[in-house]
Formats: sequence, structure tokens, C-alpha cells
Amino acid sequence: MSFLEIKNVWKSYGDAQILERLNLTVKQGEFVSMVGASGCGKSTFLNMLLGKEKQTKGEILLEGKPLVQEPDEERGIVFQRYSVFPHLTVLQNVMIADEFSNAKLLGFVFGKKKAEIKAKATEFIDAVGLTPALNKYPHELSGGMQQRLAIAQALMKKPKILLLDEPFGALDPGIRADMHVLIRDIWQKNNLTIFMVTHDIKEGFELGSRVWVFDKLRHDPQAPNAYGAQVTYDLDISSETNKSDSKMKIDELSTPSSNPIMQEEKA
Ligand SMILES: Nc1ncnc2c1ncn2[C@@H]1O[C@H](COP(=O)(O)OP(=O)(O)OP(=O)(O)O)[C@@H](O)[C@H]1O
Repeated sequence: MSFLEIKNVWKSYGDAQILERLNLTVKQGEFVSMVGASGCGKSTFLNMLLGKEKQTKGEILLEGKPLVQEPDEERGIVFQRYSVFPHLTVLQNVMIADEFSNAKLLGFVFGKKKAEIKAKATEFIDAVGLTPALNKYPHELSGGMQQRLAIAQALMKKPKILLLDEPFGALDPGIRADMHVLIRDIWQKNNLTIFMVTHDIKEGFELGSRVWVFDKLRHDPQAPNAYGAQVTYDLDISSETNKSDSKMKIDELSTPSSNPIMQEEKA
């Protein structure tokens, strides 16, 4: 049994076919980078994995069971723009989800339980390098620090799957490089399975153990919404040899003369 199975998944919004014929399996611990043209459905796919969107057709199985159709603790997400609470400190931001779920059971959180949540939050804050900013508010943090906070928040629930939607897209190159080191470290230490949408192919290759390229194989110029995107390349880059072979393939794809899809578009 695969960790995650995507079986003949299709997704449409009204008449617009966004994704089609997705058949993929993912092992636990893989880091899947997802690249493709703007609007081809990468975030939609991520939202299906999160349980925020439902596929129109097909099945997504997590450890053999249909994916729960609403966000739950098995999946954490980090968006490009900061999704932290502006009126809470770093520590409070990381503690809040656990406090909330415990309060649902008891009505409030106090004493030993609260101390446990605080200890766990402090550990994750330390893991993302934010200990010096423990009592700061989000407006006092740089963009990179806010993303570190969002990652700590997502980890707090100990998710099996971490979903990253352009998480470093708004950051300066130097900060991005630091975040790459951080996310790789977190991925390895927590045995996470990560899905990351990125517009930066280089970033996708640098971080991923696998790269999915989303593209449309079928085009109808009279009806541009008739067909959805598929995963046209599924590249295993878990070893350095695979990585450089696959990079060459992608470089070839960027050359119109060697890319049948781009030639078709030009015609
Ligand atoms: N809730 C929705 N209702 C209707 N159409 C939607 C909805 N969400 C997304 N779409 C459409 O689905 C298509 C795919 O959008 P999506 O955001 O998944 O693409 P993307 O590949 O992530 O794009 P980008 O790289 O620009 O973020 C777009 O045409 C978008 O307008």
C-alpha cells in the first residue's frame, strides 16, 4: 500500500476543466516539488490534498483510506503570504491551535496541559530559529521570520503531510537560501512528506526528491477550458545523478525547438 494514492483524479470548476487523469503514488518521506504554468491548477491540487477542495472525479487515498474532506491534523499548510495572527505574539501564535483543540474538550486550558503546550511550542519555535523573537508580534518580524513562524505553527500539530504553496515566493534571495536550509532540515528530522508549489524550477530541483511538471497535453483553441492539465513529467531526483539528468531534460523542455508541447502552442 502506498502512503498516498491519487487514482484517476479530475477537477473542474463549472465548465472549466482544470486537472485531468492524475494517477500518482507517493511514498512517505518524499518531497514533491510541483511546477507548471500560472493557472494550470497546482494550488487547486494542493487544496485537494488539504481537503479544502474536492475532486470532481477519482479518489485520493491516504494510507489506504479516502482523504478526509476537510483540513485536519494530518496535514499542515504554509502559504506564500503570512497566515499568522497579528494580535498574538510568536509564542501565542504557535500555541493557539493546540490550546483551541484542547479547549474544545475542556472549555479552557490551564495548569499542566498549558505548560505542556508551551513546552512543545517553544521546541518548534527553537527549531525554526525564532527563540530570540518569542514575545514579539508579527509586525515586528521580517518576511522570512513570519514564514518561519508559519512553519512552526504548521508543525505544531505534527502533521504527516506538509503542504507549501509558494512559501518562499515573497522573500529576498538571501533569505530564501536560509529558508531552504531550514525546510530541508525540518523535512529530514520529522520524516515529513512535503508537497511544494513553486514558480522557481531551480528551487523545485534544489529542494525536492521528486518534481512534477503540470501541463496540458490536449489543447482546443476554440475551447481553451475544455481540457485540464496533467502531470506530464514525474521526475525522481532523489539521487544526484537523477537530479542532473532530470535538470537536462527540463532545460531541453525550455527550448521551443525540442518541446512538442511548445511547438504545438506556437503553431
Ligand atoms: N474556487 C474556484 N472557483 C473557480 N475557479 C477557480 C477556483 N479556484 C481556482 N480556479 C481556477 O482554476 C484555475 C487553476 O488555478 P490554480 O490557482 O490552481 O492555478 P495555479 O497553477 O496554482 O496558478 P498560479 O501558479 O498562478 O498560482 C485558474 O483558472 C483559476 O482561476
